[in-house]
Amino acid sequence: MVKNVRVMVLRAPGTNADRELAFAFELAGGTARLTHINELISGSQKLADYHILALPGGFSYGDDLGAGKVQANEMRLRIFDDLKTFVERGSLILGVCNGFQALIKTGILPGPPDPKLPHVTLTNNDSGKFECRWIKLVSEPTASCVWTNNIDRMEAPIAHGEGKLIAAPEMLSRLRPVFYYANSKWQPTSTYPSNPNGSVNNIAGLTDDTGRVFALMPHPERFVRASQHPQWTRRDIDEPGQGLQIFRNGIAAARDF
Ligand SMILES: NC(=O)CC[C@H](N)C(=O)O
Repeated sequence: MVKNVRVMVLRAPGTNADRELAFAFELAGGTARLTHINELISGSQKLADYHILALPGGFSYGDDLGAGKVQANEMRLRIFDDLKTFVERGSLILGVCNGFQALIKTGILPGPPDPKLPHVTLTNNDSGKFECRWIKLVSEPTASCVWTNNIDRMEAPIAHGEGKLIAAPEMLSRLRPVFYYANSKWQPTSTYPSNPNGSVNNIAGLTDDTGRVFALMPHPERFVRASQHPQWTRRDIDEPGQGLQIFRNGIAAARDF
């Protein structure tokens, strides 16, 4: 049983949600450290010293070449073996938004880690614009993911321009969806604006075969307190924010490690 769960929040130039993500993990009982990707590349920080790797949202490397692509290249070409070992030894990874984009483009998702799998990606929203608002999510009932235990549905904010998941037909059966975009009746939907980007099969979040690597486009770290919800007084929203359960689940799973 791990007492002190150590979380590495991996920054790169242009990352902007790192402190929020670290705050959410600390609220859930973990100890989070912001780590620049160059610290991993140089070896001054080691993944082996952490239980959870968390990839935050933002505009890493200015979204040049596509959101998350340059960060993914750094991860794929310089630290891929460390990342692969991290997953294989049973550690946990969470990717939020830009972090999801980086994990997909690195080939860590859909998993198992493979730097030669370019057949799934996240690309421009169908609307052709940056979507920044609150949406509804329902979980896949058969999903096996340590991060989403006890979560059937939740609301969360999105803030992305490139959230549309696309996959080659032969890859569709390899995807392990965890969250779908939902309409006001909490049904998965392909209809805009409830589905903000036109993602294949309405997918908002994916896990891998281990259930320990999880990434999503919405931002659960921006809903860890009731007062972050735009209608928290009108609807008398309960504490804590629904997103906190994801961080509690991750910390609980890492304690059992
Ligand atoms: N919030 C985010 O992480 C945004 C991700 C990325 N820059 C996009 O616009 O799609």
